[in-house]
Formats: sequence, structure tokens, C-alpha cells
Amino acid sequence: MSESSLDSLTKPEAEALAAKLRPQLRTWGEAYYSEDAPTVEDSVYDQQYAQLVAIETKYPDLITPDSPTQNVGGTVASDFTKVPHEIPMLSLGDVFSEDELADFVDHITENEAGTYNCELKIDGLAISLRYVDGKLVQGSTRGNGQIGEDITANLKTIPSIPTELTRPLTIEVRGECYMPKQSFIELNNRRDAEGKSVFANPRNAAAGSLRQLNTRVTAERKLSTFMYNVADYEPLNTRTQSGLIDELAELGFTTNPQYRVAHNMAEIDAYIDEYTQQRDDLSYGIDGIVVKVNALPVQRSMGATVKVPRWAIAYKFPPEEAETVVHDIEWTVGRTGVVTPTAIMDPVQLAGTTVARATLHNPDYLNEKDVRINDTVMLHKAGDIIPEISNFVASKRPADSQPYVIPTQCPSCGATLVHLDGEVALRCINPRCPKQLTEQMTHFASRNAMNIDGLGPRIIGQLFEKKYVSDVADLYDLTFDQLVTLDKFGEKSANNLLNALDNSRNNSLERLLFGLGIRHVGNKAARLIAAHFETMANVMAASQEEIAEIDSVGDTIADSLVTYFSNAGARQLISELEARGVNMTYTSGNEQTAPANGFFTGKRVVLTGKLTQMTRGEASDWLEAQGADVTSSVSKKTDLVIAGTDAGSKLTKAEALDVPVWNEDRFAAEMSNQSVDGGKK
Ligand SMILES: NC(=O)c1ccc[n+]([C@@H]2O[C@H](COP(=O)([O-])OP(=O)(O)OC[C@H]3O[C@@H](n4cnc5c(N)ncnc54)[C@H](O)[C@@H]3O)[C@@H](O)[C@H]2O)c1
Ligand SMILES: [Zn+2]
Repeated sequence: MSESSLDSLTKPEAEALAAKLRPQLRTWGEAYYSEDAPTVEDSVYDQQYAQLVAIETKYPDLITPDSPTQNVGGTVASDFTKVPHEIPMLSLGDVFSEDELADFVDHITENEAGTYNCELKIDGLAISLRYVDGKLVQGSTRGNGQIGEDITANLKTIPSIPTELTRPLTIEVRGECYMPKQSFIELNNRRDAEGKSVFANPRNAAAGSLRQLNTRVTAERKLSTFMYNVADYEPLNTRTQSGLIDELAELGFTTNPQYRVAHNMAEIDAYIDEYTQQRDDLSYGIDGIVVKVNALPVQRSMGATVKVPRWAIAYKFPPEEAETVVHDIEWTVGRTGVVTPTAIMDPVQLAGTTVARATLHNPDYLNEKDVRINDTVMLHKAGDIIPEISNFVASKRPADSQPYVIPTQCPSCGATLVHLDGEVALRCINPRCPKQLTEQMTHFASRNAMNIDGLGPRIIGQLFEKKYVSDVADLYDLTFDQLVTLDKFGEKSANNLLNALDNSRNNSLERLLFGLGIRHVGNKAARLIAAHFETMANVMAASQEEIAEIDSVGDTIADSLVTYFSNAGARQLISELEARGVNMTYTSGNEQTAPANGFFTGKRVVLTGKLTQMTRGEASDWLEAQGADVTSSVSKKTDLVIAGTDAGSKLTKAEALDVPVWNEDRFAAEMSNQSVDGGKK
């Protein structure tokens, strides 16, 4: 609300409006901070928040202590141990135009001559890390600013966070935990495919991934960090904000290199312009820039309000929007039968890319947005990354517009679509649905599954069209003569594909188990199950209880596996594969398939102490499969020691010899990284 429209309100009217805004903001804040699932766009929240600030600035006596303007947004879930922040973790004041920013800078310059440090405003969530004598002892969320949540175990799975500093400082370091753009896109794609709701932006995704009771989930989400602050700068040598970032880097933290010292508003403007241009090229999301007084003693003397420091301000990028017209809503069937709608639009430039498609996720989402064919819509990029429809433009809706009718039949096979229990997604449950079969075969051939080089979706589509295949077992009957009839497929490609198919017959069981695309059975679960039961026959004969007993497998996966194999068609498929020479046993323990130049290739690794997430045997098998040499005694030649709890003399010796030491979480994180990538090749 602008000053002038606010001026038209009487004080009682302003009071009444404030009394309406506060609970609304609180409700939105609750969804955003506790559920990591905002119910409105940030710009809507920001606009109402600004109205409240304007009212409270004009009539300070209307401020209530519980007003959202007086409290750092955030919650403390009861699932986590509480961590009091002796020095509060604050929010940032924000401005939305360069003029407002200039006012802030002028005000400071009048009082305190000096320089500013410009930093990128990373779209993540604030964390605090406490080190005692250089060792990481605790990590926490911002929470409500006064009290955070203890997420030490989760933070230890993040590779960029050092467990030990290069100097034995006792210090509390603060910064941002974020999810890189690529991981964010992959995570949301995966969630769409699984019929789950998607995260609105990388910040919510990072928060949701970090505040997990199961640290393995955190480890899989590929989070990273940039540290940029300390609770108290006394232990440091530097006395400037820019020097602080350098010193944190020397201590072993990952810091953002894109900061710059500015002397005046012109230089700050130049920085803003530069990063407004470059933001789309960064591998992480930013939602603005932060301008900070550079001298740390000046920061301290300026202090803070109850909510924000007085020595810093965030300049938020204006949300980039574009207008276009929706021509069609396309429904596509995924591997698991989830059918997702996509809006097909006139191509338009938006934040650095041409956009012609935007996902509408699921029928609920589509209905809520009420998008119709021929609607003019406003587009933005969710979390500045994924094109999304903000809303339709009511004034431009054609008079004869009809609400969009959600299809009831599969676009590929015509089967009636269903909602499975509790799912927002629509599904085709026809096991012979052609599109699902192509997608399933693509999955079967993929790198982490049967790893059949040269068998991509284009080829698979043709194989089905020509009726050379109807399921994955048929792949093993393909002939040279058939393959050379495919479009743009020469003799060399045909031979290569036949070779790749032949090689895949020797894969260890876990690849087949994963390749079947059984719901919930990811590559890690497949590995655990294959290693446990050793043969496909054992897996198929296993009861729900026997499967669920395996560490970190659990009921959901066990149920799904049993259901899958209870189907006669599935059992038939397995015997057809077996008849075609596909290996049905677990051989990874002694297989020579170590990646040629993976992280562990040729490394001497010693395991010591008690492991909790796996047995020593499993850890050792896995390391050997990665090409490591697992030895039992620590020497100068040892490359790495992995220490569980109660590690004794080997750990002491490693420390004395300066051999790098990893804890179990760090190792588990690497394991899941490698398995997600299918072993770095
Ligand atoms: N859509 C909704 O319903 C909803 C609800 C509540 C809040 N929000 C959004 O959340 C934001 C308000 O949240 P907030 O109070 O945490 O403020 P904020 O996120 O705007 O700014 C403060 C935070 O910026 C982060 N930050 C990133 N880079 C930094 C750097 N270089 N230096 C210092 N800090 C840096 C820190 O985590 C800090 O806590 C607004 O953008 C608002 O739109 C949205
Ligand atoms: Zn179908």
C-alpha cells in the first residue's frame, strides 16, 4: 500500500486493517515456515506485509508484540531438540526498489562513513554451526530467531560443512543452507512422477530436506552451504565483513566468492545490475542482494531491532513476469502411470529463457488455478527456476470460455484414470499401457538399472511401433536384421546395442531389481534387498516381514515388492528374462566393475569403530566395488579412515599421521551420492 492510499485511512480504519492483516500473515507464515509449503506467492505475502509495516510506522502505538513485524518468522518443531541462540538469528529488512535502497545507504553514510559489502542473497535457509576447539559440536536452524532446532546429524551429511576447522577456534558460524538448482529440478520431477506435491522454491525444498528425522533423506537431497556470518567476531583476525568471508574460507567453510566491497550507491547499483543479468547462470537460486556495512565494529555499534540488523538490508529482485496465451493442456503418462498436465503456450521470454510449457502438476492444482484453453496467463519462475503460471488474466478471458474438463481416460491407452488412496495425482493402472511400457523400458535400460548403452526413448518408441518388443524380456530376442531397419540406425549402432544387451545379462541382481521399476524400490533399496536375499528366487519367495526386517528397507517397500511379485504377469516376466540368460543372482560383492576413476578408485581405506547404518562387511564390500583397497591397519599410506562410534587406536593413529577421517554420516552421504549417480564413471 502506498503512503497516499494509507493516508486516506482514518486511524480506526488502519487499526482494523492491521488486525486483519496480522492473522492472515501468520497463517501464511505457518504454511511457509512449518510445512515448507506456501499457500500464496511470496509477492502476495510481501505486499500485505508492507501494508502492515506502513500502518505500524505511521501509528507506532498500534504495534502489538505478536505482530509478524516484531518476530523472526519460523517455528520450532517438537520433533527436534531445542537450541537457544544466545545471540539471536535475525531476519533482514528488505527493500524492493533501488530508490529505497539508496535511502537506506544515504542514512547510513550520513552517520557512519565507510564501505559496504555487497553479497548475493542465497535462496536457502539460515543455519548456525557451533565449533569448540575447532570441532563441530552442534548445528541448528534459525527457528524463531531465539530458539532453533538441533539438526546436527542432518548437517553432518552435507559435504561442504567441515567437521573440523583448520584452526582450533571456538566459534559460532552462520550462513545459508541451500539446494542447487539442478537438484531442485530433479527433486520436483521425481516428486511429480511419484504423485507427490512439489516444493514451491529451493528455500522450502532445502528446509524440508534439512528438517528430516531420517538423516539419509537429507543426505540424498544434495544440499550445500555458503557461510557468511559469525555470532561474535572476537575469535577472528579480521574486522571487516569482506575479510570475514575470506577468513571463513581459510577455516575450511564454503563461502560465496561473488561478494564485492562498494564505496557508494553507484557501485552498489553496478553490482545489482551485474547480478540481475547473471542470476540465471548461477547454479543456485538468489532472490536479491544484501548490502552490509563492511566494518564489523560499526555493525556492532549500530545493533539491531527485535527482528532485523540495522547495518544490513536486502534488496529483493522484482519478480520477473511474462504474459502469454495457453493453447492446449497436454497430459503425459509417466513410467508409474501418473498422468501429468502441462500447459502449452505461445513462446515467451522469461528471466533469460524462452518458455513455451509450464507444468500444472495435477488436477487439483489445475482446478485451483482455473487455467483454461485460450486464457491469457501471467508466468513467473518458481524459485526463479521453474516456469509456472501465476494466474490467468481475468480481463482477457474470452466470453465463451469454458472451465477445463479433466480427462477421465489415459491419453495413451484410453483406460479409465483413477486416484489411488490419498494421492493428488491421476493414474493409468493398465499394465499394458504403451506409454508406460516405453517409459518403463527406458528406465530398465537406464544407467543405474541395466545400463544398456544406446537404448534410449527414441529407439524404444520404434521397437514398440514395429512390434519387435512388447516387454523388456523381448529385448533379448532382438536381431541384427530387425535393428538395422530402425530409423537412422546403422550396422555399427546395431552391433553396439546387441553387445550392450548381451553384457547386461551379466548384471548383478540389484540392477535388475531396480530396473523392474517396482514402486518405492529405488536403487539403494534394490541393492540392500539383493545383497540380503542373493537370488531372485529368494526375493520372490520372501514374506513381507522378512523383507521389512532388512535395515532401512521398511514396510512400504516390503509391501510394494510383495504386491508386485504376487502378480502372475510379473512372475512370468522374470522367468522369461531368466530363460534369455539374464543373471538372477547377486554378484556385486566380487564383481570387477569398479569405476575407473571414481573417488575411491585405488584409495587405501581403513574401517574402524562401530557402524550403525550398515555392517562393516557391507561397507567394505561397497568400498571394494568402488575400487578401494580396504586394509586393516593405519599407516602413512592410508588415504582415508572411516570411523564409526567408539573408534580406538586406529583413529588416534590416523589423527597422529594426519590421515583424513570421515564419520559414518559423511561416508553414508558419499555412498548415496555415488549410488544416485550410478557410480561416477
Ligand atoms: N509465500 C508465503 O506464504 C510466505 C510466508 C512467509 C514468508 N515468506 C517469504 O519469506 C521471506 C521472509 O523471510 P525471512 O524473514 O526469513 O527473510 P528473508 O529470507 O527475506 O531474509 C533473511 C534471510 O536471508 C538469508 N540470507 C541469504 N543470503 C544472505 C546473505 N548473504 N547475508 C545475510 N543473510 C542472507 C538468511 O537466511 C536470512 O535469515 C519473504 O521473502 C517472504 O516473501 C513467504
Ligand atoms: Zn494408459
